[in-house]
Amino acid sequence: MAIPYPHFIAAEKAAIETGLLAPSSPSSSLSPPPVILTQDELKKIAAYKAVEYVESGMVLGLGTGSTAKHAVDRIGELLRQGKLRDIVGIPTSKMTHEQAASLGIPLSDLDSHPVVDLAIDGADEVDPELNLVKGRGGSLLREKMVEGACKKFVVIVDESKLVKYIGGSGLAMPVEIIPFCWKFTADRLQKLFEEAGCVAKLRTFPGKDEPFVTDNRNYIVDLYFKKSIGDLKVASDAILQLAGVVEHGMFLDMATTVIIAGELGVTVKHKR
Ligand SMILES: O=C(CO)[C@H](O)[C@H](O)COP(=O)(O)O
Repeated sequence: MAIPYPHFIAAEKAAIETGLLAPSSPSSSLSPPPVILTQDELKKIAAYKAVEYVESGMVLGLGTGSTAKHAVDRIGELLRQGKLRDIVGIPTSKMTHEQAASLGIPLSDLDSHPVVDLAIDGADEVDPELNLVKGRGGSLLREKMVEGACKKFVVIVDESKLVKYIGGSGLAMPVEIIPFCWKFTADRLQKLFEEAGCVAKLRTFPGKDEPFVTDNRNYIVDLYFKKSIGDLKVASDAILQLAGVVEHGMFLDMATTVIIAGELGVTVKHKR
């Protein structure tokens, strides 16, 4: 989707920094045309901004998804150029592992590196307190393990991900569950949030009836809410108490910084 970008100065600055736009000639006297950036280009701007937080010698959590992919590409590029050195990456999915390995980023895991300096990842929803929904890409468990072990967690989004409250996009809040009696667990999850008009649906591969299987060989049940689920910590505890549940996609109080690329340029929000 093309997003009009009328606030030229902020847009131009962000796009030039990211290499999406060549700097305009200083002699041009006409006012420049509005910049049109796609949603993916906004994701790239946020990702490049986040990589500015990376320093040589860091252990890095490498996120999953189309936004995080840009950050991993950029880290690979800076390593290749010798602008970053001695980075160790901890991928949050098999897909990111493959991408990072193909770029020559040295990789490890939490067993060998239990403390992560910085993680960079996308999100599906960001609320005003910087709570997140993650996992529409299916990698929430590994993401939560890696991002829960990091000193700084920088989240990168385009502005379409901002919501007033968690679940407020009307899109899925994923829960990773074990395959055994998945219908039973899905029913219990739906009942838990009956008052919020919850509908629980087993995630399937696009265009197929087969259940989507995570990197950990589990299933995902997507919860759709009609209303707010209320206190997020209470909701989180209630979900995690169900025996068939492995983890959910609410990342509460975990993000330390959120970088948002949008119509007005790039906004950086820090946890208070
Ligand atoms: O949590 C995730 C994957 O499990 C992603 O970070 C999230 O789905 C955002 O994806 P994208 O950057 O493609 O919009």
